[in-house]
Amino acid sequence: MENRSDKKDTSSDKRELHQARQGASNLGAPHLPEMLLNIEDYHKVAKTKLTKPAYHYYANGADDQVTLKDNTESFKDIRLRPRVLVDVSNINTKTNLLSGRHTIDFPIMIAPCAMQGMAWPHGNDNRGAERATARAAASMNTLMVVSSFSTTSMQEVIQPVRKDHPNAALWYQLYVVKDRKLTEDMVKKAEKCGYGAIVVTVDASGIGNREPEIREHFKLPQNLSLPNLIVKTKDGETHSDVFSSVIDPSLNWKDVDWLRSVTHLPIIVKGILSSEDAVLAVKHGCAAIIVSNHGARQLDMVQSTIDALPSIVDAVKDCGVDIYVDGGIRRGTDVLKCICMGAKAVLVARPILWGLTVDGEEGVKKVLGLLKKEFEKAMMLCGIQDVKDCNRDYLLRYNKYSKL
Ligand SMILES: Cc1cc2nc3c(=O)[nH]c(=O)nc-3n(C[C@H](O)[C@H](O)[C@H](O)COP(=O)(O)O)c2cc1C
Ligand SMILES: CCCCC(=O)C(=O)O
Repeated sequence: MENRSDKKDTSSDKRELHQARQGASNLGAPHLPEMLLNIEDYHKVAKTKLTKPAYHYYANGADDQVTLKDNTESFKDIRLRPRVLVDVSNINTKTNLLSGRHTIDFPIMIAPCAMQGMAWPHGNDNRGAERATARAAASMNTLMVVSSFSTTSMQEVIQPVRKDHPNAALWYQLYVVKDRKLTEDMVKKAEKCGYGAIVVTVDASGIGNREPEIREHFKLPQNLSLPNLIVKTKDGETHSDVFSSVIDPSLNWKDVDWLRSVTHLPIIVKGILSSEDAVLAVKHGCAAIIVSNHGARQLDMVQSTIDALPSIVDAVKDCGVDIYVDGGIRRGTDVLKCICMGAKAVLVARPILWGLTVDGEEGVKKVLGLLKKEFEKAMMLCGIQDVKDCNRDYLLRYNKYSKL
């Protein structure tokens, strides 16, 4: 990592900013924020601290990145319709997941993010990154989904975190690999070491065409590995090569049935964009679905997730499954729009990576705290006392002046 010190940095925002400013001026990057007040401020600072290839891997989307832009922009087409003179002296954001299996303090969870070791290459032999994220999630009383492509093994993430936070909620994200024995082993291991659900990603039969990272010759640094997959990248091998060699493009609904037969854990499908597939997920016994376009990193030109959400909610809302959504959520008002639209909770990925890059566990905590506070304020100013009361009456489709 060119722009980093190897020592763990426990400094305050002020010192972080000072260092980032120095880095920024070396990189010729102007205008860093005076204070880190929102997610975009964290993004700006993180950009100055990451190597260029790592930044491009984290930040970009597929092809022309049309959907990447849409994911954030589509939130602006929906406006809020507040109610007044409601007692909002006590706001309740506590949220039950999977029929009471977990309760989180606020409906914002951490999406699975591969290769976090590049954002926080500190501690325990480069195995500190995903642990820092998991500790931050646990201390904020929310949930983290750990990626199959994590740079710390699934056991090494959960075990130390559970020592300090016995009830820490973690789910394991599964890429079904060609070697089904390895897939089954991963699932069983996740169950044994205490993960609460298997999140199977279904929008990655191949890896999306992410040109910025190709131009930057992005590959996982040699000091990091992907221990869940028992893979160490060989010289010259990119993550895209690894992905293509291990991931199984034959994955289909029968495999979801097979997965259910090898574990007692709830199965959640991640990457649903149509009501038809949401209905199939219910038919195949999934406990929840995640409306997601993989942060616009897979197929460009698909719908933004906030636009895909309403028809999916309408199709399966009475089927007893939780509906979660991710993609482009950067403000508390974005979270409120998702919950009012019918999602039980949202997940965020890049904001977490920016927080992790800026200040490790503390940075992730601050990012989660920021989104939580913004969400509570949005609820308060919208006249909503309890997350359970969120509904589409609080939303307007901008420019069309119609209720959703
Ligand atoms: C750097 C990066 C790595 C990701 N790795 C995974 C992964 O390993 N598994 C997965 O299912 N999704 C992965 N995703 C997708 C996220 O889980 C999530 O769907 C999406 O990024 C949410 O959008 P946001 O980044 O705008 O919040 C990754 C996203 C990013 C940005
Ligand atoms: C190497 C691809 C797996 C991680 C992933 O899902 C992503 O980068 O979006």
